[in-house]
Amino acid sequence: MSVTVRVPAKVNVQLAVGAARPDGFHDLANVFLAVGLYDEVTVTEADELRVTCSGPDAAQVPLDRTNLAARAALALAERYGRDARVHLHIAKDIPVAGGMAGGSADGAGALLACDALWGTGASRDELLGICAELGSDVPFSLVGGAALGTGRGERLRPLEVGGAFHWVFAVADGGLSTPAVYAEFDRLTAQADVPEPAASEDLLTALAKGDVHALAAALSNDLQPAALSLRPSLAATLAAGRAAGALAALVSGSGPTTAFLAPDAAAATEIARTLQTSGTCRTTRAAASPAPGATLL
Ligand SMILES: C[C@@](CO)(OP(=O)(O)O)[C@H](O)COP(=O)(O)OP(=O)(O)OC[C@H]1O[C@@H](n2ccc(N)nc2=O)[C@H](O)[C@@H]1O
Ligand SMILES: Nc1ncnc2c1ncn2[C@@H]1O[C@H](COP(=O)(O)OP(=O)(O)O)[C@@H](O)[C@H]1O
Repeated sequence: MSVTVRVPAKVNVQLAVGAARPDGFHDLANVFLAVGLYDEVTVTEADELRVTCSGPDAAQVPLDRTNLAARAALALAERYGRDARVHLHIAKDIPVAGGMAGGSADGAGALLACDALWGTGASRDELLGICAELGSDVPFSLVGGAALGTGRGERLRPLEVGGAFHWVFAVADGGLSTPAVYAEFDRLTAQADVPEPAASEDLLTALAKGDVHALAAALSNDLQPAALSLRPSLAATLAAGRAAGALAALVSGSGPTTAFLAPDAAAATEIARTLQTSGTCRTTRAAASPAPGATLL
């Protein structure tokens, strides 16, 4: 028997970052929006725990027990007294190490798939608790839609979204390490008074109304200067997307994927085509939001 779960990528429409905490994490006001780019995780009973991955970026995905899908299966098995003797296959479409939470998606997907395979009877809150232990972004991958993440991003409040938004993502060559980007944020803000992170009311209103122009005006990412400092070439990608007609451009989370908000679906297709030939990125993808969270197929 096997179970397949589909899980979306995310873009952070606001990422407000506070000062480093004693545990090394940063308090956030992290407004997540799930976008329609998906990984699929299939779990099948097997003789031992095994991970495989297919897709254009598969070679960059670790197949050992550091893989978030394997860690999710092991965490659920330990909690409910099961044997994690499963084959986890990841059909990967989300860019790897791109600031789109692909690893988190696979963690949430594997958790939901194993839960269904084993019939643990775990509650939604129990699953969300395991997600939070796996990583700050993993709970959002489970719930999808739009949500405000506080704490290190794991405490979620669902947000209303009043319409579809159309995005283009420019995928860069090579990834950026999330801890390295947060460390660069610390270095760049060492002399500054970093305010407590707070969600922007203008942004939440724009989301709730489905107002693309207001959303474009309110997008922000406090990690963008750090990502640009580590990868200065992203400035050219952002400029190329704006010149191609995007209403706004920003780095997706810790990067290096860049996100471009389009006025509508047709414009997104055109911006993706123009960016693709600009020579400032490896490839482009168009996708709409919001998208549902981890879903059993
Ligand atoms: C930046 C964001 C924005 O959504 O995602 P990405 O853009 O990388 O996908 C997240 O904060 C990434 O979340 P996630 O990738 O789950 O991070 P974790 O595994 O929990 O932590 C990895 C490392 O990131 C740093 N980290 C993460 C979250 C946080 N609130 N403060 C941090 O300082 C810490 O150095 C930590 O050791
Ligand atoms: N299932 C997985 N898919 C992708 N990367 C994974 C996975 N499990 C662990 N990783 C590791 O997590 C790192 C971050 O990858 P990813 O989650 O795709 O990016 P980001 O944190 O920027 O959103 C990768 O470099 C990889 O080593």
